[in-house]
Amino acid sequence: MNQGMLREGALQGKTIIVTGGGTGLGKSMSRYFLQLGANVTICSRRQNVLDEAAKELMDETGRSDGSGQVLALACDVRNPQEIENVIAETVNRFGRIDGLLNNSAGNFISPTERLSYKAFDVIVDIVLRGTYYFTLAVGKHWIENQIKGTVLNISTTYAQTGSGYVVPSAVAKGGALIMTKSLAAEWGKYGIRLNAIAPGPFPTKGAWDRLFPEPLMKLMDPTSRIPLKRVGEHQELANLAAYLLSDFSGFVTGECITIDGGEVLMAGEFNHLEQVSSEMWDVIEQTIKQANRASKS
Ligand SMILES: CCC/C=C/C(=O)SCCNC(=O)CCNC(=O)[C@H](O)C(C)(C)COP(=O)([O-])OP(=O)([O-])OC[C@H]1O[C@@H](n2cnc3c(N)ncnc32)[C@H](O)[C@@H]1OP(=O)([O-])[O-]
Ligand SMILES: NC(=O)C1=CN([C@@H]2O[C@H](COP(=O)(O)OP(=O)(O)OC[C@H]3O[C@@H](n4cnc5c(N)ncnc54)[C@H](OP(=O)(O)O)[C@@H]3O)[C@@H](O)[C@H]2O)C=CC1
Repeated sequence: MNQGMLREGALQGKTIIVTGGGTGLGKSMSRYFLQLGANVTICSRRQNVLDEAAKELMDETGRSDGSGQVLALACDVRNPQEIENVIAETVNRFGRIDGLLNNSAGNFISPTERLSYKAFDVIVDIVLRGTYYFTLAVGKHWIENQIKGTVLNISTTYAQTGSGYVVPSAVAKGGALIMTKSLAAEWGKYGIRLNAIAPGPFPTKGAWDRLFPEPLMKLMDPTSRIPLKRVGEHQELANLAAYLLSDFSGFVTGECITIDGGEVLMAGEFNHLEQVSSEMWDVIEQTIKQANRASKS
């Protein structure tokens, strides 16, 4: 499904900060927020990537009514001063902040015993520390100014199930998910909502280069483990993100919505049995029935 879901102007008057908004899924979600009339600040470490993305997004979505504008600001989410600067510059340019999308991440596959301390730290610092630093800074701003803002955190399905070979990412995404739920309980009294999305595989250069590098891609097709037998489309994720950042989801908080074509369900112990052929099932049935009969005699 490649169509926008919300009605025209559904995010008009809102300002949303998107971390990692210059590439991949962050850029796709930013594009849809702009189409819906929101002003969007995109931020990440590389100013040149952000500038290019901002130009591309404005060329595609540019509106004449003054809404749907992009601000591109360099910011390492591990640095509180740079986060404070993004907040100040966003308020300065757009007058307010209504939403924060914590989307920046780092990740790569590796057997955990091959990781140095620094390799573990770099992922946890971007994903967990970056998410709580930004959430804390924006949350304080909202509470001080009595603004009923919304945080959306991009999680993963393995934040709840765990997963080998991406352990620093799983640890960090798991921590961020618990923060989402904990703060939803604590900050609900201020009208602040926090939710998360757990996407399955959505093709992006950033993820594919680091999770399905060339020799692996030949060996394993990521769609083979997905009941719906396909990867996600960026617009499908953007639709869900826009809904969770909009007022239409005003009674949803502390929730994590999975959008993965059913991939997480394949963790079930017997799901690999889908590879058994019909003829083999005939043999298996007879073998089990024989065992049943034998156990009665
Ligand atoms: C479907 C699944 C869900 C998807 C989730 C996603 O998040 S997708 C999003 C995906 N998008 C992104 O990830 C985008 C952002 N990612 C990035 O910018 C980079 O990938 C990085 C910063 C995470 C690592 O880059 P860098 O290495 O240039 O950074 P650095 O110089 O700071 O070094 C850090 C330490 O890590 C070590 N190390 C590195 N690779 C490996 C390896 N394969 N093996 C072992 N170790 C490795 C390296 O040797 C060093 O340790 P040392 O030797 O000094 O003790
Ligand atoms: N694609 C997929 O299949 C899935 C993705 N996800 C999640 O979706 C989100 C987007 O990933 P995706 O679009 O695939 O990958 P990308 O690599 O395109 O996105 C990661 C972004 O994070 C930014 N970033 C990295 N480090 C920092 C930092 N220290 N400070 C600020 N920004 C930083 C990068 O920009 P820069 O380098 O300029 O800093 C980049 O824009 C991530 O949270 C990821 O975990 C979850 C499940 C599946």
